Amino acid sequence: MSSTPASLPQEKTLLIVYHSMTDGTRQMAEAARDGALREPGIQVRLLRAHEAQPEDVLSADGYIFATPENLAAVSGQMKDFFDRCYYPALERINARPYLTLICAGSDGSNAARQIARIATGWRLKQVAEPLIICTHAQTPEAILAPKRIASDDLEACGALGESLASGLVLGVF
Ligand SMILES: Cc1cc2nc3c(=O)[nH]c(=O)nc-3n(C[C@H](O)[C@H](O)[C@H](O)COP(=O)(O)O)c2cc1C
Repeated sequence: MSSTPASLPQEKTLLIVYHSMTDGTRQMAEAARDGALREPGIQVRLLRAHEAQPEDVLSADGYIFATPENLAAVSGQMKDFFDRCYYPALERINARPYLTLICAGSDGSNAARQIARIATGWRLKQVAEPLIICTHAQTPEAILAPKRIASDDLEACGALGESLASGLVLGVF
C-alpha cells in the first residue's frame, strides 16, 4: 500500500537572521541552526541580515534573531533588516515564536531590549529569555579582533535552536 503524502504534516520552517562583524554572532547563529537540525521535520533557513527579505519573514513559522550589540544597540545591518521587513510583515506573523541571541563585549541588554520591542510590535511570542554571550573584549584591538565563542556557549545556542525547532514541529507554541 502506498502512503498518502497529502496526509503528512507540513514541514515547519525556522528562519535565523543574523549579522556579525567579527564572527562571534555567526558562530552562535550556526550553532543554533545545527541544534535545530537535530529535530527531524524542521527546515532551517540561515540568512545574513542584508539578504533577508519580507517574504522570508512571512514564509517562516518561527524565528531566531542574532545580532552583536554595537553602540548599545542592535547592529546597523540588523536594524536595516527590521526597518525593511517591519511593515510588510506587520499583522501577518502574529503569535509566531521567536528567540534572540546577542553577542556583546560586556553588556548586550540594550540590543536584547530593542529586539523585544520590535517583536512585541510584530506580536511574536518569545519562547526563551534572550541568550547574551559576552566576549569580554575591552580594548579597540580586542573589539576589532575575530571572536571565538566557547564551546559551552555554542552548546547553549544549539540547545535553544533545538528546543524552538521541536516546539515548532510539535505545535506547542
Ligand atoms: C562599534 C562597536 C560598538 C560596540 N558597542 C558595544 C556595546 O555597546 N556593548 C557591548 O556589550 N559590546 C559592544 N561592542 C562589542 C561587540 O558587541 C563584540 O565585539 C561582539 O563580539 C560583536 O559581535 P560579532 O563578533 O558577531 O561582530 C561594540 C563593538 C563595536 C565594533
